[in-house]
Amino acid sequence: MPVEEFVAGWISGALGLVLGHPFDTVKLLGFFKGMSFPIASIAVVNSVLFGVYSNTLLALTATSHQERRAQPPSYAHVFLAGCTGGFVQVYCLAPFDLIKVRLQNQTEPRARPGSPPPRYRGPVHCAVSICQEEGPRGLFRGAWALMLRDTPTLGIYFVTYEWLCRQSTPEGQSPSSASVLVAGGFAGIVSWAVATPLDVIKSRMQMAGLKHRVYRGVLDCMASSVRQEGLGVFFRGLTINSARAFPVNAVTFLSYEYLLRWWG
Ligand SMILES: C[N+](C)(C)CCCC[C@H](N)C(=O)O
Repeated sequence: MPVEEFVAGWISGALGLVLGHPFDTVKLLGFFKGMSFPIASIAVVNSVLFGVYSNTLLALTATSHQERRAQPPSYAHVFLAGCTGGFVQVYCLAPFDLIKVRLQNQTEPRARPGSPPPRYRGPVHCAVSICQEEGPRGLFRGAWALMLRDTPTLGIYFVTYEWLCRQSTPEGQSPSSASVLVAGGFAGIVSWAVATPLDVIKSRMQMAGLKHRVYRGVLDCMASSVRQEGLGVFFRGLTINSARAFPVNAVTFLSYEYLLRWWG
C-alpha cells in the first residue's frame, strides 16, 4: 500500500489547518487556544482521509496517483473512494472533534477571580475527564452523526475537486496551481454547505447533557432542534464554515498535489 499519500495528507492537513484555525475559534465564540492539539489531530485525520481515498482508488482502478492524470477515474469511483475515506476517518476524528467542541463551548476558558473554574483545563484533561465520567466510549459521543455528516460529503468533496480540475486542465495533463487552488477551495465550500445541517446536529449530540438535553439519537436531536428553533437551525455556521473552507482546502489540495508530484 503506497504510504506517500498518507504522509502527503498529514502535511497538507497541517498546512490547511493553520489557515483555518482563526475561523474555527470565532465560529463557536469559544476559546480554543493553541495550535498543537488541532495540528496533531486534524493532520492525522487528513492523512487517513487522503491515504484511504487514494488507495481505494488504486484498488478500484489499478492506477496510482501519478497515472490518474492520463487515465482519469470515473466520478462514480471517485465518489465511492471519497465516501470510503470519509467513513474510515471518522474513527480517528470522533474523539478529537468531541474534545475540540467541548473546549470551544466552555465559556470560561481560564479560571478568573470570582468565576467558576473551566470544566476542562485542556485537551488531555478533557479526554481523561470524559473517560472517567462516561467511559472510553464517551470519546465517541456524536460519532454516528459525524459518520452521517462525513461519509457522503467527502464523496462530494473529491468529486467536486476532480470535476473542477478537469474543467480547467487539458486532457492527460496535471492541473495548474491556480486550478488546484480554485478546485480545492470550492470542493471545501460545496462539501461544507451540504454538511452544515448534520454538523449542527453532531455538535449538539456532543454537548448533550452539558449544554443541550440528552437526545435519544440523531433523529430525536433533529426533531427537537426544529421544534424549538425552526428549520433555520440547520444552517447555523454555514457562512463561517464556507469562509473558512475555501482557504483551508485550497491550501490542503495544493500542498497534497505538490508533495505527491515531488515524491512521484
Ligand atoms: C466533510 N466535511 C465537509 C465536514 C469536511 C470536508 C473538508 C475537510 C477539511 N479538512 C476542512 O477542515 O475543511
